[in-house]
Amino acid sequence: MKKNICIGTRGSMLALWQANFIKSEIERLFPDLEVGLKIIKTTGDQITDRPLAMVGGKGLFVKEIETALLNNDIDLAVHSMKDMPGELPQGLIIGAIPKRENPFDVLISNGSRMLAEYKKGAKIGTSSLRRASQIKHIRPDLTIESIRGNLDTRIKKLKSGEYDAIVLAAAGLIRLEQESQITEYLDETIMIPAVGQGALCIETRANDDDIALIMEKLDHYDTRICVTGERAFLKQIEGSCHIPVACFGKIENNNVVLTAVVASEDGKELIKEQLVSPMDKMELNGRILADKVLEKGGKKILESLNSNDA
Ligand SMILES: NCc1[nH]cc(CCC(=O)O)c1CC(=O)O
Repeated sequence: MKKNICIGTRGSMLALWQANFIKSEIERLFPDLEVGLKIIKTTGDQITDRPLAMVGGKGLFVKEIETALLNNDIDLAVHSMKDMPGELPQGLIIGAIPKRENPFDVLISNGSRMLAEYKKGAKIGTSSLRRASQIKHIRPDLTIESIRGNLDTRIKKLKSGEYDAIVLAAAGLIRLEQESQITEYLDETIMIPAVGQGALCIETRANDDDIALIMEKLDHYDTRICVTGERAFLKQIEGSCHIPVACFGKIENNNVVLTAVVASEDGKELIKEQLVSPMDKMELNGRILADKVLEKGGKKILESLNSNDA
């Protein structure tokens, strides 16, 4: 067994919180191990001025870290699950999926207004196509404006009056102890979260048996089951960051209720489908749900989006 283990991570506050959390979990479970962090800059970290949907490409926040893993520069990588592309490079696996934090999106208002209470024309900040189209679908009268930057920057832009409200993932706010800022939780009746939102992904080398022993202890069964279904959906849809897609799995009575959305960018068309799956059939049922969404109009939406890309 190795004595020293190196975790690769991005350098953002949230990424460092997540990597330090996994470091302390490993040290608690395996007191003989010493765990260090290595900060790796990714392409996504270097682009701060444009919505990432415009940059395109999958895995903007993970590629350089995966290279370090394949080169044995690090032993494991801690990512936000929702930053992970559908397919991993040859030789790498999802070693563990720890227990999920709150998976939902939230509204932070200037004041205390809920989404339903805003007046026509109110400015909502988000750069996520998934969030924008789901808001436009229920509130076509609101104005969606792009926003980027880290959590503090976004909250500062909100407080300065640039926006009436912004939408963020609950998980990041909770982890960085900013939960008190939240005005409204947008649960799955209002907005379906991104695939994997709120979960972490610990990526490892497929042939590293020492690390596998550690991963066993970090994995959370229910989270892995739900995320497996969500990611099977994502792979089948072949979702790029160009398209508003969402999928969320939740355990109810020993089954997983998977809900998925594909929407047009203006929110006028929105296909929402649900499927109840036994826990051991998530790969299959994630794919079946994707086919159902495609057949019910998702395919048409995706084709019109792809032709806009050209
Ligand atoms: N888009 C960037 C990103 N990637 C992961 C999180 C935190 C939430 C999570 O772990 O799912 C965030 C912030 C956000 O979307 O508000």
